[in-house]
Amino acid sequence: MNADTKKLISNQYGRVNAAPIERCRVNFCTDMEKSVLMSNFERRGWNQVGQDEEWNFYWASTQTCRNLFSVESGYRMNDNQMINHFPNHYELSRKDLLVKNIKRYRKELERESSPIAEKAEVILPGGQVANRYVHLDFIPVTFVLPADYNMFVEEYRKSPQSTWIMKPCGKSQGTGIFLINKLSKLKKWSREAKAPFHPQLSKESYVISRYIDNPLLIGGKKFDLRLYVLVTSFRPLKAYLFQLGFCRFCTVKYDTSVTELDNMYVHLTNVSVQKHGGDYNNIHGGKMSVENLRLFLEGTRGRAVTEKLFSAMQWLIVHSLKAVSSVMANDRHCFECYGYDIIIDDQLKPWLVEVNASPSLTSTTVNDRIMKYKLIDNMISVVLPPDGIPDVRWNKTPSPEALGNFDLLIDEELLEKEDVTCTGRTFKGHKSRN
Ligand SMILES: Nc1ncnc2c1ncn2[C@@H]1O[C@H](COP(=O)(O)OP(=O)(O)OP(=O)(O)O)[C@@H](O)[C@H]1O
Repeated sequence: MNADTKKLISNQYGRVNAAPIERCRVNFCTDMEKSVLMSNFERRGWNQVGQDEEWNFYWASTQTCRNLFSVESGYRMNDNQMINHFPNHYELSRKDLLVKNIKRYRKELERESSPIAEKAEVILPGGQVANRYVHLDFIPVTFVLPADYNMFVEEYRKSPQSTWIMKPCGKSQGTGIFLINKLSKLKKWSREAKAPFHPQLSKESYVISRYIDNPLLIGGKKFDLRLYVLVTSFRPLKAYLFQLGFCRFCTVKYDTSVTELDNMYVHLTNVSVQKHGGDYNNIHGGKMSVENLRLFLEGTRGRAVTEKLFSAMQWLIVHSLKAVSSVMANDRHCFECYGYDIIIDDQLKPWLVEVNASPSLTSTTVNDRIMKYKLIDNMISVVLPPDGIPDVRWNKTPSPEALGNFDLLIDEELLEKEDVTCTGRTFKGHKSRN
């Protein structure tokens, strides 16, 4: 890092260690020289090394992490090495696998007759009756195409006036996403895309989800929430929720008319989509803090329902993590920060849209930069033992001071002792499944 960059960071975030090399006890390695990462590592006086050198802390891309853990690499980590991904993070972050794991988790709980898997009848928009989970109905009804095409058609026919959203499983940033309100549109697209619903011919799988067409609007605009969740272990599950999440707004007012169905500035909240819109605001970047959302909701809807919404979001996160905890490679060298994308509907019910294993560390505004700097700083404090040196033999129990802006979401080790849930809902007799 050159002197100018160092000075800049020093001005922005306060003290920078003047002579890091002598005091440095951690060697870090990174594939991503993002300023919020580099300034954090620098401030801690860490020393940058290459992948082939002796590193203690690796901030890697998901691909590098998978490569390191692959059998072919033959790499074995030491007790003093930590890395920022679990090797099979995709069980949670791939759109199709997330849905598959949640469906399996619900079925397993149902088989165990768990009260969490209770079901009740609901009336669909078309008047048809469907049996839905009372406590685990937090992902929109979703099918994987082409595999589940027939099941999708059956569901589609139950309420043909519903809108659906098609998303390619392996893409991000809104690429390849479109809405459909007629089966014929899907069939037409399928023909034009050269029979993607033929399992042998299709190159790419998609998820098709019921479109949440009644989102909560603020100023007439749709938004979603980006929340950060840090997982330090899947078995036992240990997870933390960052208090400083934010809402991402569309730039164009919400409109469900058919003519606006293809207008992505109305329907997709991704910053990567919205920043190309004519009404994008560079100062606030279409973002609002979760704290301001809470104040807005307390003022307009009341405290009790706002509390209920926030605890429902925690519930949703905990159960999505539990849904994958048995399939995750729970390597003790790993931790991971997930970006949770959640849409709130006008009944104040939260819906899980997606989980990102590499949430963007690019800052679009000044507030964004401050928040992301804190996110990384707090994350490092939580995952490292009190002496600040990676050691996988540590019991991964950070002190309250180390949490910073993280709140404990769940610690199954503690739950074993106390028999309560951190999310405020307690189901007597429901024990950890792992
Ligand atoms: N079921 C849904 N109902 C309503 N809106 C949805 C739904 N699914 C997705 N969206 C909207 O579409 C946007 C993009 O969807 P999603 O985040 O799943 O895909 P992506 O853009 O490919 O992923 P990434 O966030 O990794 O870039 C969401 O931010 C949300 O605004």
